[in-house]
Amino acid sequence: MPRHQIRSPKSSVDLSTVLRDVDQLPADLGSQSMFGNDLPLEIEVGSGKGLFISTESVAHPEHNFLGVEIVGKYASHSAGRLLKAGSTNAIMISGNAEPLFEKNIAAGSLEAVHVYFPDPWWKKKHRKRRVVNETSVRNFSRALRVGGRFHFWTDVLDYFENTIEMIADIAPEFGVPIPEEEVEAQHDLDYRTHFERRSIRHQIPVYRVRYEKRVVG
Ligand SMILES: C[S@@+](CC[C@H](N)C(=O)[O-])C[C@H]1O[C@@H](n2cnc3c(N)ncnc32)[C@H](O)[C@@H]1O
Repeated sequence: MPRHQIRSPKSSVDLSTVLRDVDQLPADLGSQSMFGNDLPLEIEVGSGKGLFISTESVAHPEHNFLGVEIVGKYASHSAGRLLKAGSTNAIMISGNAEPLFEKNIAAGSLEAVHVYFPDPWWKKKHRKRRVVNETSVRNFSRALRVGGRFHFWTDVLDYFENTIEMIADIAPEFGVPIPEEEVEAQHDLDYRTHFERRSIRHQIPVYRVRYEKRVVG
């Protein structure tokens, strides 16, 4: 399904408090270096239009949130949404999430990693481009504290099944996947993300799970 055109915020809007380029980040990316406090930190990979990060950051002022989005226009759009929502505990990062998890995020430092409706890369030869893969799962697990959460939702059954199998093989510390339920929307934007909204409206099934990291011994 094609994506709609997206509008960037007007150039007169100052996004400097809610948007950073990936090249301008501190080497030790965390709550202290980004927000100047020690609140638990959650990261969303592939924020798209930013519905999750704007809603969730306002609902949970006791946590900090970073959204990482590789397409600059979408990162700016999401940052504009944070400004509009009045969110003071969330920042959008414009750039690729992969190297961040490789280099900038300390082990055991995250409360949650969220990946919602990642690009499916249907063709077998392109599957290695998927954002949830063996390398990223190992990185997410390393970055999470014990008890921390990894949320993975998709409407692509093959992606879902392969990921569940792969995690069972390589990340026993994640334990069994915990199903997450669909919540009935109370208004037009009452969805976890825009892609969830789109799937539900087109009656496309959505597969939702969360993992909680534990100690394996
Ligand atoms: C299909 S969209 C889903 C967007 C949003 N999560 C939602 O559910 O509405 C996937 C998003 O992930 C972004 N993305 C893909 N690879 C990425 C990467 N390596 N780092 C950050 N964002 C990425 C894409 O640009 C796109 O906006």
